[in-house]
Amino acid sequence: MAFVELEGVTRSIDLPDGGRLDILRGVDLRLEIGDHVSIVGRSGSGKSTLLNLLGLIDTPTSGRLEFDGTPLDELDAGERDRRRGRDVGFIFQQFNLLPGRTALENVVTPLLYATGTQFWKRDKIAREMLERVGLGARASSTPDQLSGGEQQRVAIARALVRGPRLILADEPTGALDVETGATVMELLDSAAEQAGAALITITHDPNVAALASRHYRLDGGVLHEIASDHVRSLAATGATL
Ligand SMILES: Nc1ncnc2c1ncn2[C@@H]1O[C@H](COP(=O)(O)OP(=O)(O)OP(=O)(O)O)[C@@H](O)[C@H]1O
Repeated sequence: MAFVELEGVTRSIDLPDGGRLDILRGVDLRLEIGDHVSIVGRSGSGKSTLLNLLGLIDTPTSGRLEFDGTPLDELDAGERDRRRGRDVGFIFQQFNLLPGRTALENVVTPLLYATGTQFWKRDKIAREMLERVGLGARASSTPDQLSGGEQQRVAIARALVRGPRLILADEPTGALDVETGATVMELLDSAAEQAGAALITITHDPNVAALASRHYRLDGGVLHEIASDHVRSLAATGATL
């Protein structure tokens, strides 16, 4: 069974001048646990809007979205928030760590909203997650004391600490140099696989996209699948997607 399924999903905005902007048009997408999918597209093609729908931040204008077997319209706002916190991990281009808080405090934050063992053992769980991203020795460092690659590894630990089943990464290597980006992406890919989560990566970099097993392009709000061979050949030539 798909973990998230979109069928004929649209997202439109009513503009102040009375017009309408169709941001997503007829999007079909099925994500299974363990999938790694890449999405590319020009600025304004609807990538962030699609991630917001997948992450239960926003709702479609029309079409069907099922999250873990439940149609979205059966989830009220409180239940959407609860499922987002439990099942979805977000990773952003600019890391979005809490400034002035240590790496450990950043990774603990999602566990403050958890219940049971995850809440009571939050420090231990967060420390183990920092170890897993190779930053056990930097638990007391604040973001300004960490390199970009280290900050993104903290962000990965934070995204994974509640054991999400869906990880949404928006240009996760966009603020890193090529080599650091490759290391961070390999870590994210293997951590998602170990956790048994579905990973969706938005990227302009064919080397990053090549780690995914399925590839899509958003073009004016329409989602098209693109061939893996095409992505791999672009990665080999160093072109951009
Ligand atoms: N709330 C809104 N009101 C008006 N227009 C919006 C709103 N949200 C998104 N848009 C417009 O919808 C289009 C798609 O936006 P979206 O942020 O999804 O694009 P994107 O592909 O993520 O772009 P980028 O790569 O630049 O981040 C853009 O033209 C944007 O200006």
